[in-house]
Amino acid sequence: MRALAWQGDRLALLDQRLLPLEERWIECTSAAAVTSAIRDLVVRGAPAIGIAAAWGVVLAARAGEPLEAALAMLRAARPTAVNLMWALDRMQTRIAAGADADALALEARAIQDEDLAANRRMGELGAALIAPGSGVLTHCNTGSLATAGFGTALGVIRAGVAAGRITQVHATETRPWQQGARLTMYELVRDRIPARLIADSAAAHLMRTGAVQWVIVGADRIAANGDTANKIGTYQLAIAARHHGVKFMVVAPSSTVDLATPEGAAIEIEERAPEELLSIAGRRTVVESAQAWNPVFDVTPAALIDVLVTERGVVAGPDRAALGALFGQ
Ligand SMILES: CSC[C@H]1O[C@H](OP(=O)(O)O)[C@H](O)[C@@H]1O
Repeated sequence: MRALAWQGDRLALLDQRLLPLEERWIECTSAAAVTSAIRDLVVRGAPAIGIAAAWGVVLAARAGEPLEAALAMLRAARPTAVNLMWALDRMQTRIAAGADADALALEARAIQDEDLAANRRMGELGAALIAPGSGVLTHCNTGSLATAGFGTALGVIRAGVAAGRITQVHATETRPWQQGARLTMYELVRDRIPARLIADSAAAHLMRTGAVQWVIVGADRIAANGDTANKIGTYQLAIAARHHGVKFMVVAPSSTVDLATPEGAAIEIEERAPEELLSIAGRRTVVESAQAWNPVFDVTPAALIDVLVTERGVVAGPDRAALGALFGQ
């Protein structure tokens, strides 16, 4: 399964707004179309939106568009996942070095291929931390639909199940956009991995039963001190996990670590339209004129994170020194 495919002159995106009930591909032939697709969650997931944006730059170069404008447009598509900015910075560096459309396509391909390799490496590293016979809980979607393939947190789960270490997976529905119910369950069922969907509000109760040994989540931006922005609801999972003695693992490629952001309070949290909270599948479910607040990320303090798994290595208790060491600082 994959979220996107470069087709030589266009970027095909699996429209994740329609999954799992309909598998429809959208073909983007311009940077503007890719920008809209990222903004509208046709494609979502921190690594996946970075990869899509890189191909958006290739489309702009092939069309002879002003590249600085295309970069700025793509960069503004969503604010929280640093992978978007990281990928565009890589493309901008190649542009500054004089890369033409073909060279930029090679860079976008490298970004995509490196992400897949990173996911498989993180799967190995993360699964090795999990004792045989473990139950895990995951939040949102961090699988093939959020990355170049295999997944970050879901990659660790795939590897852990394959190694016989994980015997039960629980996925939260992840209101309001339901990435867990619609996307993670879609991936796990297709992989024939035993998984049970739970309501977001059932997570602490499940932990209390002793059925969960690890909470395993992805990330959208990891600040220099280890504070981590991820899908809304992650913070309360971390609090409940600590209370119940459940270990908390964040899995993210190094492209998600942002040493330029000093701490979690400095991370911009995307707020999306209240309608996404007031409706389900486009059908209004809340009384007209009701108000809503719809932040779609929150920040988990580093102190609540037991381990961070990256392709560069595992960091126990992520902090400024440990993250700096990952990057040779
Ligand atoms: C593998 S990172 C996926 C990351 O992105 C998700 O957010 P969204 O679906 O809004 O793009 C969520 O935070 C996941 O953890």
